[in-house]
Amino acid sequence: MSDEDAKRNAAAAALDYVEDGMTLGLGTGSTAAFFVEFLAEEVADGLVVRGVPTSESTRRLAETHGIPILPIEQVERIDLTVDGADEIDPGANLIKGGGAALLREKIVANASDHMVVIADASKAVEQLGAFPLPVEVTPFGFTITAKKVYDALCATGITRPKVKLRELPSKGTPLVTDGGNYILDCSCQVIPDPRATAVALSVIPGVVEHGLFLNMARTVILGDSEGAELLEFEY
Ligand SMILES: O=C[C@H](O)[C@H](O)[C@H](O)COP(=O)(O)O
Repeated sequence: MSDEDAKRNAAAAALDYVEDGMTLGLGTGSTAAFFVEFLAEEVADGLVVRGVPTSESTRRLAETHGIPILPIEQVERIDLTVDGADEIDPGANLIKGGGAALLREKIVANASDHMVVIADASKAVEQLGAFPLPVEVTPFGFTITAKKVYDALCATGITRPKVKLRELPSKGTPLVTDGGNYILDCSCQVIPDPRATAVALSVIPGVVEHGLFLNMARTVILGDSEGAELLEFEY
């Protein structure tokens, strides 16, 4: 089995949650891209939906595939968001932002009645933290913010974290997000208290958003070679 098959199976299963007339949050990343492609096939067959993309790359992908797009400023509520994740714990808490789209992803997910997370089964972990936690920060003062982020991680029980500015591959310049910000990737190994870490990061001036998505996903779909496992959560 390839990871691609597992991602495809998870993405295909998410189509069951889509209904005619829905406003849909469209996630970012390779798994979400499969969902956009499957959705486009349904749209070509007559399904009527409007997509709210979580990144410029997803907006371009959706437009290329003929999915009608709505700017988020024209949307009051979103029925359903389907998005990927970098890690998923047994309580459906997530690390997101591997593709640098965490800010728009969180705004869209938070405006949605229902968030469905799609991933290959390898993204399921017992405890969050092996995947470096992305933290989006303003370019202004980012070295000071990085030190405050380090302190916040230590203060919430993370042992010897490493905080690193994300750079463009092979260019040595900072990656700039769709919102014009930088990303600090925080290697934690284990995040013992994700809620405490989320709160501690949120109050730092210069932190725009962090990649901990807690109590947001109501459905998790884990794909594998056979198909997909559906997990439902209530908060
Ligand atoms: O910023 C990117 C997103 O949070 C992605 O949804 C996440 O990184 C998962 O991406 P992929 O499906 O490519 O593993």
